[in-house]
Amino acid sequence: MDANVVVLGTDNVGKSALIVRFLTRRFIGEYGDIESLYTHNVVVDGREQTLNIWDSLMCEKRVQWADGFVLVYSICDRSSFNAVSRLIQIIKTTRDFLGFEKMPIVIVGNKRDLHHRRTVLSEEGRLLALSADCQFYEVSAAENYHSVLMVFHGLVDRIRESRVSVKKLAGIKGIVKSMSAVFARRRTDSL
Ligand SMILES: Nc1nc2c(ncn2[C@@H]2O[C@H](COP(=O)(O)OP(=O)(O)OP(=O)(O)O)[C@@H](O)[C@H]2O)c(=O)[nH]1
Repeated sequence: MDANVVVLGTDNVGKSALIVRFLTRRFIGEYGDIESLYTHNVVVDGREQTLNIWDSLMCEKRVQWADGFVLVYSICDRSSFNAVSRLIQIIKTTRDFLGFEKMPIVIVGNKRDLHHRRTVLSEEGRLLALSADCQFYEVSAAENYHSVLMVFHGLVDRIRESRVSVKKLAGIKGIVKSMSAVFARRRTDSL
């Protein structure tokens, strides 16, 4: 199964660091001005998944392309946190998510190692995720691989759940359509 993932957030929050950590298990410090597409295979719950990951600033085309979103802010940068709220609104209005389907969005507070410079509390991140029905993680791309791995595994779970929901809805729609056809036929028969 293939899934497209976009990693979004304002400048300097660590989007590239997060992706490079996930792909290579390494932190290299400086990443330059890259906007790139990466492909990576992961095994989640024993099943293989190919992730196409886009490291990106906001763009409507990317939002349409994506099956799931990683929205990154820095815990030391309040404006980057505010930007995540705006990104959620943009995704909600650009994409037609069904009401019962959980949006495949993970909010990530990065640079956890810089806690002495923290300006965004963990609770604020958690609350935002709760109110938007997204997942939430605080990580340090600089110091820790495991929590970064959890971010992408969590997102894969969400993407799978949303695909199951869409299939179920298609099934229900199919049943409703055939029932309506039967009743419509009966009505015309009885005329
Ligand atoms: N201390 C600390 N620094 C980090 C962490 N993640 C990234 N950085 C640093 O933050 C700076 C920006 O990281 P990038 O990964 O280039 O951030 P970006 O969001 O891709 O930035 P743009 O390319 O401007 O969009 C770099 O100097 C990184 O070394 C982290 O978890 N902790």
